[in-house]
Amino acid sequence: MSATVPAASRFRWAPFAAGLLVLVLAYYFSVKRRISNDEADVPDGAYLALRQALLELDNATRFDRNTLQWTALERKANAYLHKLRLHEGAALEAVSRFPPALRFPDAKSVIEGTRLFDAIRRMPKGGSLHYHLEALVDQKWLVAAAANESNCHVSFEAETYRTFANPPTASVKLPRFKFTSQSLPSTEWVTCRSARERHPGGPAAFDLYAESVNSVIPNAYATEDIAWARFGMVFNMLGDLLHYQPLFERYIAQALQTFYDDGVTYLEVRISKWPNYDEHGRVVAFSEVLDSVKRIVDAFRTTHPDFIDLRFIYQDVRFNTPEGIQASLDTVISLRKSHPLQIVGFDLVGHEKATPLIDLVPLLTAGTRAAKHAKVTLDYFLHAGETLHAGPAPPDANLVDALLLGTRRIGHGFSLSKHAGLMSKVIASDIAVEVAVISNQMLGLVGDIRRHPVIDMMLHGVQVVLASDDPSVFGYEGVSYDFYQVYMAFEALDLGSLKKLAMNGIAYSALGGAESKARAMGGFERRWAEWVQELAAH
Ligand SMILES: O=c1[nH]cnc2c1ncn2[C@@H]1O[C@H](CO)[C@@H](O)[C@H]1O
Repeated sequence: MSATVPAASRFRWAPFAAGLLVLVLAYYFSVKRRISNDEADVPDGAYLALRQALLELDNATRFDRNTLQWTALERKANAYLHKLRLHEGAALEAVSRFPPALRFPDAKSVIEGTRLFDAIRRMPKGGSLHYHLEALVDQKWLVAAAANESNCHVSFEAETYRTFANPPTASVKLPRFKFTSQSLPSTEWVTCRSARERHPGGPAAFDLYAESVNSVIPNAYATEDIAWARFGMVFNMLGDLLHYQPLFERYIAQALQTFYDDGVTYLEVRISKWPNYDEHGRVVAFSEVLDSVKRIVDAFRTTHPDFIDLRFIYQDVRFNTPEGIQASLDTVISLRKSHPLQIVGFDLVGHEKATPLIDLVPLLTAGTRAAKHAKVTLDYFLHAGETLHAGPAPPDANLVDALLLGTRRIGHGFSLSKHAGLMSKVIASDIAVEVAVISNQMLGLVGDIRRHPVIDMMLHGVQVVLASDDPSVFGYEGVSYDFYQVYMAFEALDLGSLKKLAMNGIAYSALGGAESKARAMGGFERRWAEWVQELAAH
């Protein structure tokens, strides 16, 4: 199934709309005359026909039009989901626990207690395309797995981090980890085992502490800037843990299982240059790390044949030096040669206020040229518009530059709905937007999810894919909570919308060639049919 809308069908509404306007005006004046004649009555047939036409005009732009055939089974399944949303939503609203209105840490257990969540957990999610490597798996699992390694050592270091607010820097004490059998200076380093045992409250308290210090959850941040300052930092400790190859390998396997159990059969994850070290202190080069991931994915597929793949978008931080970003572009071009199926493109991450894309345009266009010269394709999958600001100054204007740079998808695009012209361009260029509603809430961009601009985009016709971005840092796993919050927040969405969101994760993926996309879609359709049947049986 193709997600592309032929150009002709985008414009055929124009004459219809003009005709409709004439009819509406004519009707308006006739109604006005009748009302003034005191003849107001229930709407008559002509009014209802016009009303229907106007509703259809409004629906004609939706991102999910014609997704479903609306078979009897689909209608039943849709009715079941609709009923759950209506009843559970109303009951929770009555006790001020309507999940989209709550901050996610409060919403989480409420969501888990609903039948709608049971249903959505089981929904096949197709592909999910916006993640950061460090934040895929439950932190409790990760900390416990680390502490179980007999050579795990920890030290507590004061970390200073840059903020965009006042004061310009802040600091916090962070646990840092090393895995080695060599002795480390005992004034700074202790084994994880003894740190856990000696921690006030014992090992469980240590794990909770390590989790909380690496999570944005316990804190409510007043501004986007403060949230970002703290957020960027949690990735340091996660990196410490995940650069140890034995732990890294277990982590990748655990991530595959977690997402598979959540209904995701294809994943695209942002990854920076990621050399590891092994239990002998030997450096495991990035290309070997990629080879190890391939082995893990292959093994996973033998036991889970409908799992398609885990692929990476190579990333640098946008606040890196121009030389650093240049080096990353060189690296991604050589990775496109050596690991073309695993490394599918390039992105720049981190708070968009740090370096606006306009400053990096010469570097990125040179990267495109260099790739061509090296005879590889280099796609950009750029974060842009993850901000409350509304242009024309950066960072909102990153949307403009991302489009001019030929981005294949837009990461977040939170500010896109403010720009009708850019939305038209995004629709015409068939670019999908990767939306992560809970992440946006946790980073202070939105409170009540009913105010999230994703609904404006979807109803306007922008193709959206849902992801959870950094779920472990936000205290959860998978992407079902995001699907739940979006479906619960917006009554305009139905079973067809959910299907389109899942299918978009395949249609707009970097899976190569029509054939592999069609195969992935075929597998998805089979799982989908089973789920619909299951829902309809309720
Ligand atoms: O939503 C996001 N927008 C931009 N950058 C992000 C987001 N989530 C995580 N990172 C960044 O990705 C790196 C880890 O892979 C970290 O630098 C983190 O700040």
